[in-house]
Amino acid sequence: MRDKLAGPILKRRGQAQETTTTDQRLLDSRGPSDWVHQDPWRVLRIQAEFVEGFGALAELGPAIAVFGSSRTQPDHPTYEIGERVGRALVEAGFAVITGGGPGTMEAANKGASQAGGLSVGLGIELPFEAGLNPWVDKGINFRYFFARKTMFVKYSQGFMVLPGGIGTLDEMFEALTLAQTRKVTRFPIVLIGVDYWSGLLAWMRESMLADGKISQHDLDMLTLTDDVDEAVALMVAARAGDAG
Ligand SMILES: C/C(=C\CNc1ncnc2c1ncn2[C@@H]1O[C@H](COP(=O)(O)O)[C@@H](O)[C@H]1O)CO
Repeated sequence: MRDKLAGPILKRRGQAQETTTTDQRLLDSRGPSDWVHQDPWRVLRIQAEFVEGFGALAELGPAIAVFGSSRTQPDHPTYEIGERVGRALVEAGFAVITGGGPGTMEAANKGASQAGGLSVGLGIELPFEAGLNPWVDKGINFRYFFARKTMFVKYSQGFMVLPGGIGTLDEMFEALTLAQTRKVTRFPIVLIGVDYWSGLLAWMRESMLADGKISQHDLDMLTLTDDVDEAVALMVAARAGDAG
């Protein structure tokens, strides 16, 4: 039985069906073009997203990611808190990275930009596209959530989480998972909004912790506060720890 090798992929028995070589298929312009929509080709687009993201963000310097609801309206009190968070982070020497969308993301970008800092938006292609908010000074638009998520973690030294919905919870729990499994170290995660987050934290304590699904140490990775200055001070302390 002959082994069929397609690059690193070995095909035997019923799997070995190719009768042409890779070179032939590359040079033959008469072939079908539906391959551009297939998964192996997608990998190149995924790879390109990582390359573009790494290239655009490599020189960013210290940065904090700010998450929160895309639905927070400018007249909501949380919007003003988002602006204060963006401004305070810049004053402490950080760039601000958000999802680049509306609501809390826009608020944090606005605060950062108006304070003269670097205001970054990592947008995501969505069916109901809203585009990057006008306060993003450096923006990247991603097709793939997982590539975008890698950029948040790789280029920020901590996460600030304002009140939000499913997207915000996804981002917060991803950060917690990475910290719990020590894929990231010295990575402060601060929840801003005591009233908003207390119910979730109580459930985590009373159900997850009580039932042995998490440890006290896991819970301790989260800091809850209403105080923007305290939240920023935690980020500064973590950065000082990193330097030491
Ligand atoms: C819903 C609307 C626009 C959505 N646009 C978004 N643009 C960029 N990033 C987004 C968007 N929506 C969600 N995200 C990410 O999730 C978090 C917010 O999700 P939530 O469910 O609103 O809490 C946020 O941090 C983003 O990273 C039109 O209003």
